[in-house]
Amino acid sequence: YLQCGRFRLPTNSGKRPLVMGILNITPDSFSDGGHFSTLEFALSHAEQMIADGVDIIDIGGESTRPGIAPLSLEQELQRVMPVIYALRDCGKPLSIDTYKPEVMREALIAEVDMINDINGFRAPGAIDVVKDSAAGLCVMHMQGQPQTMQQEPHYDDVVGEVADFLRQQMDQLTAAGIARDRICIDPGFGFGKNLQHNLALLRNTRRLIRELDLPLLAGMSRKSMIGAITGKPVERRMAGSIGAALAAAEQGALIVRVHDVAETVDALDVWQAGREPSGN
Ligand SMILES: Nc1nc2[nH]c(SCCc3ccc(S(N)(=O)=O)cc3)nc2c(=O)[nH]1
Repeated sequence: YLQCGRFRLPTNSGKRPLVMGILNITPDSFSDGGHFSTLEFALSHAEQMIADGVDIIDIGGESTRPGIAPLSLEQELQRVMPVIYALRDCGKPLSIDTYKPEVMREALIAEVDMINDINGFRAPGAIDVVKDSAAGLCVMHMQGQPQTMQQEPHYDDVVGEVADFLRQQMDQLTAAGIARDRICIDPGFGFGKNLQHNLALLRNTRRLIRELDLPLLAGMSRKSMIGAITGKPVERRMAGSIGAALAAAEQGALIVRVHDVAETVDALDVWQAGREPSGN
């Protein structure tokens, strides 16, 4: 099981990977009233994802796309907290995509079920904030920081270096008394990786899962690696993103983080139907 706050997600059910739907909280795009507010938009999107069969909803206030300026703590809290409280009893596990310990603290007070930290809980105080809770913890690898990470990513051995980082952070979490069954790992596709680095990580996902002996989350949806392979702009990357989800499923990922929930759920259901029942 992956202990995820109020939920326990089965890890060896031999079923298809769980689908984590991306809920980006963007500021009011219509300030002239008469249109949905940020909160109404977010809740309507969440409602749609639930109808589409989402397994986990990942709430993000700050874009960590390469080159995007960081958001202040106050701005991030103002965006995400109303959504977390509004979705608290939606019946699905809620994840918060943040690297700020203060946001983690407020989200845990609101009983969020998973902390999804692109910074792998490296911020001072992050481990202390999350240790005395039951929330799931997604530890992701990132080289550098979002502002500059895609400029010249370099590794001697990308799979080995990512594995070493994930193991090091896992050891820090367990040394703080955090139960292993709360932790999942994530290679961090696109976070300080070029296309070859991303493909090496995808091809070695099963190895990462085996070496760390932890469930793995993969997030490739609409990222530049899909664009590089298909030649499609970001708004035309759904089919390529579904291909990436299937590749991650074949490599044994437990969770795939996607924009297109309904389509990915269907693709994974059909993929699963064609597999031996015992395979997991
Ligand atoms: N656990 C987890 N959380 C995530 N949160 C995000 S936000 C994506 C930001 C972004 C967009 C686009 C590119 S690029 N240069 O590859 O096109 C990089 C990063 N992603 C992930 C992910 O994977 N795991």
